[in-house]
Amino acid sequence: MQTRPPEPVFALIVAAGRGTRAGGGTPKQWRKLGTARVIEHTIDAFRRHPSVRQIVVVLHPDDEALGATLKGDLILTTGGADRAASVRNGLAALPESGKVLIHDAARPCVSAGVIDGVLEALETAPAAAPGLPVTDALWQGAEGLVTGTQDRSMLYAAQTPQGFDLATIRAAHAAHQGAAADDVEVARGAGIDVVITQGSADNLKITTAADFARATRILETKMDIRTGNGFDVHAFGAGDHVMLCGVKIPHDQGLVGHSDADVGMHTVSDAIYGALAMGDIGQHFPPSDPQWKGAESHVFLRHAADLARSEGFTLTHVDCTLICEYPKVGPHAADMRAKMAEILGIDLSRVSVKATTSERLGFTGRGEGIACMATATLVKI
Ligand SMILES: Nc1ccn([C@@H]2O[C@H](COP(=O)(O)OP(=O)(O)OP(=O)(O)O)[C@@H](O)[C@H]2O)c(=O)n1
Ligand SMILES: C[C@](O)(CO)[C@H](O)COP(=O)(O)O
Repeated sequence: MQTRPPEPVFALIVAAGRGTRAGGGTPKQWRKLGTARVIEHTIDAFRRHPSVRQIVVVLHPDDEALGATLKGDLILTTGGADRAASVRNGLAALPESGKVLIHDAARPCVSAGVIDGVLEALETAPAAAPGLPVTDALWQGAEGLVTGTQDRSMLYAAQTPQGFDLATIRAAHAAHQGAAADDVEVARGAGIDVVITQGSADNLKITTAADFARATRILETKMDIRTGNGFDVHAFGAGDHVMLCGVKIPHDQGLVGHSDADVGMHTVSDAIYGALAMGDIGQHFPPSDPQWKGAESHVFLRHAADLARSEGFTLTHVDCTLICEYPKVGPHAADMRAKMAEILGIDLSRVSVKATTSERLGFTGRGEGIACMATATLVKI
C-alpha cells in the first residue's frame, strides 16, 4: 500500500493591524523586543519549526518599506480593513492545498510546543486552535460595581496559531459575512468542529504598552546566550610588517604562520567557534591544506560569523586583547575595530580591541611573538 506524503504546512502571519491599544507611534509589531523586532521573533518561531514549509506575512499598505527589511524567504502580501480581511488576503497567496497555521504577529513568544499541539490535532481534524481555560472568577460589572458572576467552567481564552485544512478555511472565509473575532469563529460559522489544544500563558498577545515588558521577560528566559573564548600565539620571524585584526602595521619583523598569521582575527574566529561549540579554526581550515597557505584571515573570521548566523545566533559582542611589547597597538586600535566590525557584519560599538604588555616577562615580554585572547558573545532567542 502506498503512503501519501504529508501535506505541506504553511504559516500565515497577520501583521496589518495598527496596534492602537499599545500606543507608542510605531505599530507594535515593528517595535523592538530585546535583540529583534516583535514581528521578527514571531517569524523566527515558525522558521525554526521543522514542519513549516513557507511563511506568508500580511502587511499594512503603509508598511511596505518596513516589510522590505524582513530577512529570509517570505511571501509578503497586503492586508485589509480588519483581521478577517487580512487573513483572506494571506490565504489567497497560498497554494490550493495543505495545512495553514494562522497566527498573530503580535504573539512573538509562541513556543514549538504550542505549534506542535495544533499540528498534532490537525492530523485527524480539519481545525484546531490553542486555548487556555479561564482560571480567574469572572464578574459582570457596571459603574464600578460588581453586578453579577459568570460561570467560567466552559470558558477559554483563545490563542493562535489557529490551524486548518487550507481548502476548508478558504471556503469558510469566502462564505463568512460580517466581522469575526478570529478564524475559529469563521470556521464554526461554516459548521466546522474546532479541536481545542493546549495554549500557554507565555503565548501572550501584545495588546497594551505593559505587555512589552512581559514579553521581554518571557523571551529572556528562552534566550540561548553563549560565550566563547579564543587564545592564539604567533612567533616573530623575518619580515617588514605584521597583520593584526585586518590592519597592516609596519614592523621590523613579521609573524610566522601558514596563513597571513593575523593572530587577532584567528583568536576572535576561535572565540566564535567556541561559543558555537563547533571546533576551532584548525578544524575548519586545516593547516595541512595547501589552499589556505598565505590566506588572508578575513576569510576565517567571515566564515565563523556566517556559521553563527546560519545556526540562528546574533553575534552581540567581541572583545580582543593583543599581548605584545611591540608593535604598539593603540594607534591602530580604531582601524582594527572598524575592520573587524565590517567583516563580522555588526556595529562598531560591539567590537572591542585592546592591548597589554606582559611587563617584559615571558615570550611576549622577550619580543619572541604576539599572543592574543578574545571572547565572543552569541545570543539566540
Ligand atoms: N486589519 C488588520 C487588523 C489586525 N491584524 C493583525 O491581527 C492581529 C490581532 O491582534 P490585535 O491586537 O487586534 O492587533 P491590532 O489590530 O494591531 O491592535 P489594535 O486593535 O490595538 O489596533 C495582529 O497581529 C494584527 O497586526 C491584521 O493583520 N489586519
Ligand atoms: C485572534 C486572537 O488573537 C485570539 O485571541 C484575537 O481574537 C485577536 O485580537 P483582538 O484583541 O481580539 O482584536
